[in-house]
Amino acid sequence: MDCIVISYGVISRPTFESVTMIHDRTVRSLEDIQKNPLLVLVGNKADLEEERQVSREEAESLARNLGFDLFYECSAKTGLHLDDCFKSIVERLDEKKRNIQDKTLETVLEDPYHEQQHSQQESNQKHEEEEEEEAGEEEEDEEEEGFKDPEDTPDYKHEVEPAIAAEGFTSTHTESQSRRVSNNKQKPIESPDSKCCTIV
Ligand SMILES: Nc1nc2c(ncn2[C@@H]2O[C@H](COP(=O)(O)OP(=O)(O)OP(=O)(O)O)[C@@H](O)[C@H]2O)c(=O)[nH]1
Repeated sequence: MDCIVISYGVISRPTFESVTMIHDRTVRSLEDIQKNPLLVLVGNKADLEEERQVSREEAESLARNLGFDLFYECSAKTGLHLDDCFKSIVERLDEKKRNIQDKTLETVLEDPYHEQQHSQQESNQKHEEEEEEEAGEEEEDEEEEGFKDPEDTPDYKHEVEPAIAAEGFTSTHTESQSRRVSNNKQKPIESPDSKCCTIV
């Protein structure tokens, strides 16, 4: 239920006096079902000015006190203010719908679960960047300091390398290893897979 219109006749005091009772019952039943529709008060038969029993001011004041969203004096007979009344109802309903959508969006953005996911993503990204940075620094250090693995030991240079040169030996190395071989004056030949090289 999006909208409730309660109507009385401006020429009938009893109908006006029943508005409070109808409003209270309606609102109470709406609270039970947790609904918040647009509430509109309409004073009908406004074309019968000479027979008026309820002033506009009094009705306006009641509408404000009871928390109606809109108040119009109309005439079902002549059509007085009817278009305005229905247009306003449609506009306010649209407005209400937009507010609900905005609030839903705010709730989603403020939802701790979504925030948690977002911060987790940021933290993962930061972690990956740090790892990449560290890897880069390690590679630079290696280039500056040279490798300290068995192939760089004097034993390897004096005993193993000559044996390789004498007998011929084929092995696969990573790209960085191939640089090391190059430093050791062995000539690497790039294989089609650029991550490997063959020592000849
Ligand atoms: N002048 C005038 N007459 C109206 C208006 N609305 C309804 N009427 C007339 O009021 C009479 C009662 O109309 P209903 O639609 O039957 O309304 P009701 O609630 O059953 O009766 P009421 O308590 O008189 O309003 C009919 O003769 C309608 O033509 C209006 O805005 N202006």
